[in-house]
Amino acid sequence: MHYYQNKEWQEKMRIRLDVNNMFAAQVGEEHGLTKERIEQLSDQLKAAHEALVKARETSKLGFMELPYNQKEVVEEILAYVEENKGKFENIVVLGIGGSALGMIALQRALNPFYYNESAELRQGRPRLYVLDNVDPEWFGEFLEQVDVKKTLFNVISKSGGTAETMTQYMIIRKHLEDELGEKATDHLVFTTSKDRGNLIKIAKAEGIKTFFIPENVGGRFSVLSPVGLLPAAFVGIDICELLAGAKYMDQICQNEDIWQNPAYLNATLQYLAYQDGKTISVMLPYSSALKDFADWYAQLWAESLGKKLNREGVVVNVGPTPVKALGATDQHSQVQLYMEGPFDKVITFLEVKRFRKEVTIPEGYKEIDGLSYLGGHTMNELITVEKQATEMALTKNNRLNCTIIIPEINAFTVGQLIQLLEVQTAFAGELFNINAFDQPGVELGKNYTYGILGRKGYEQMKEEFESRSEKDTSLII
Ligand SMILES: O=P(O)(O)OC[C@H]1O[C@](O)(CO)[C@@H](O)[C@@H]1O
Repeated sequence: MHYYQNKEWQEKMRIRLDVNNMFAAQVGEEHGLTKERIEQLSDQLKAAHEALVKARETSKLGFMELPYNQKEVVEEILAYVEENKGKFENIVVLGIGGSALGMIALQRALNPFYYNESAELRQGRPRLYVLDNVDPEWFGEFLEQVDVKKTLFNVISKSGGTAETMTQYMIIRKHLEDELGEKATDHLVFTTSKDRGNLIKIAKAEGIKTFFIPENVGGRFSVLSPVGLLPAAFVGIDICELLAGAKYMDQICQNEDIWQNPAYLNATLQYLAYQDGKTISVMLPYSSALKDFADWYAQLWAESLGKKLNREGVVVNVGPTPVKALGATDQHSQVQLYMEGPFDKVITFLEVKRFRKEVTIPEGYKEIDGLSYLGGHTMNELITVEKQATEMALTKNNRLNCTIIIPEINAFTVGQLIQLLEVQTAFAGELFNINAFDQPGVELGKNYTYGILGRKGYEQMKEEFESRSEKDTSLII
């Protein structure tokens, strides 16, 4: 671990934010933003910065501390992984939302695409599966395929009570007991809150190994806690470099001057665009490895910023809608809409400067003009040019867009990306004047589920559900 200590290398690996195409000079005056508008927000920006500084000082925003305060946690994780080396063929994460999406993104970004399929690529490490749903076909099929005797299950739930995760756990637990009897608990490791929820109670009663999610770290901000670090370490991802990248970016993101702070600048531009009716925020990585980052970001942005009430309790029903896309794939799907549809979007490209592989397109079909121009180029050139061309076309069509430039994908740059987007979200929450760290909107649906399934204390939800108005059958055709 710690391969890339030198400052020069870190500077070379610094993620940059290019916001040229958010401004009137590029996309025209009707839609483009101006520096004057940012100027006019200066009091709000100052207040937002001070709020984050205060939150940092009072340890309210635990995600900001993760790059700094986990030395012992990392040591414990690495020791645990070492202790279990060679014992398991599979590690399976049972979790959902913030307890799953980060790890899915890390695995796809930082491990070979065919890691699970290839023993050579795994180099003795376990395969990784993240089961973040309760679809009976998916989970049922998994149960038929997996050999639980060769598998370690990492049950991740901050609350220790999420119905989906606990359901998965109960099913797996039964299988483990059927196959392994008393040894079942050797195949379980929990990641949860230290002081609340059912998982910690079970862990304590049965002596199950547990890693903790700090109380001040929200689920969707928790990928750099043991939530992501433990499974990542099992599959050989350099978790020290991840944290080093996060720390590097976090220091940049503490700068009060928004022109030096990519998290603040991007949050501000997205906020202003939202005020102008551009309420949809598209993340468009031109990299299959970063595809699942768009998914992770969607939860971060949606659950954090989509709120009914502002801080004063006034109904505002605010929040940009995140959309996940993939370049070049979505050039043949969603991009038509982005080019010509309503002016209601901001596109954030993720552009990778240097890919980890180079694939050459062979010369051939010299007599066919429509093919011969491709020969001799590389796929690397093609995807890069396609990004640039799409960016140019969007800009010409007066569509707001910006680019997060990633020198190459590695643990250090991925750590930066995570921290950048998390600080950006927190800053945007301040500008929208909402609490970016709760999620009251998901409770009602959960409570109906509890009631319908007969959970004690939720009888009224069941009654309400059963007495709901009848559906008009003529509208079901
Ligand atoms: O880690 P937990 O407590 O199981 O929660 C899982 C997810 O459920 C939510 O609470 C609601 O969807 C998310 O905020 C969270 O990431």
